[in-house]
Amino acid sequence: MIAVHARTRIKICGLTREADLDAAVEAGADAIGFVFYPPSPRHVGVERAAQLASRLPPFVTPVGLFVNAALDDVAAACAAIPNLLLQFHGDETPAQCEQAARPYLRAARMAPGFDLLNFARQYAGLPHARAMLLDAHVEAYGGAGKVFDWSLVPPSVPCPVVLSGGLNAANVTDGVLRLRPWAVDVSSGVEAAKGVKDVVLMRQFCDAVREADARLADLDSAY
Ligand SMILES: O=C(O)c1ccccc1N[C@@H]1O[C@H](COP(=O)(O)O)[C@@H](O)[C@H]1O
Repeated sequence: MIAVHARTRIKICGLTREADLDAAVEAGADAIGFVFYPPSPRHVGVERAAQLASRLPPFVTPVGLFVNAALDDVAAACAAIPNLLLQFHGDETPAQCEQAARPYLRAARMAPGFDLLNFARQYAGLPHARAMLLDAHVEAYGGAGKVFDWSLVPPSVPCPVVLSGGLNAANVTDGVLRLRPWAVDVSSGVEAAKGVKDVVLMRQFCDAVREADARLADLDSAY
C-alpha cells in the first residue's frame, strides 16, 4: 500500500535575531538552525543561541550546525541547549559524528561523481545518525545559496533525506515534488542579508512547501 503524503518538515537555518526566530516559527518552521561555525556570517555563540532557543515553543527543534568542530565545542552547545539536534556539515568521519552521542543530521556535499549511496551506507545503523542532508558542494562548506543538480540523487536513498542548497519559494515546490524529502532546509533563500531573515520570504517559502505537500497528497490519494 502506498502511504498518503503527510507533510514535509521545514528547517530554517542561520537565525541570529529574536524577531526572525519568532517569525520563522509563525511561518511554520519545524526546526531552527544555529550556525556554530565561526567563519560564517550567520555564526552565533553558544550563549546567544541558548537565549534564542529558549524562545522556541514545544515541538520546534533547535539544530546546531558544526563544521569540523572540536568535541568540546559540540558538547558545550549540547549542555547549553539540552534538546539540540546536531548537524555536521564538514569533513567529520562517522566516528566523529557519533562522539557527542546525540542525534544528528549528516550533510552530504553533492557534486558530480559523489557517491551518495556509499556515503549514506557508512552511517546506516549508527545509533545517532538520523538523516542525510543534501547540500551543494561549495568551498565555504554551505550556506552559499547554490542549488545542486537534483538528478544526482538516486531514486531511493535508504534513510530520511533533508533537501537543501539554494532553496527558495520559487524552486522548493519542484524540489519536494521531485525528491519527496523528509524535510527541506533553507538559509540564503529567505534572507534580506546574511544572518537577517525576511519575514515575507520565510512565509512564502513555507507556503510553497505546503503547496507541494497538497499536490503530493492529491497524487498519492489518486492511487
Ligand atoms: O549557513 C551557513 O553559513 C553555513 C555555513 C557552513 C556550512 C553550512 C551552512 N549552512 C547550511 O548550508 C545549507 C544550504 O544553505 P543555503 O540555503 O544554500 O544558504 C543549509 O543546510 C544550511 O543549514
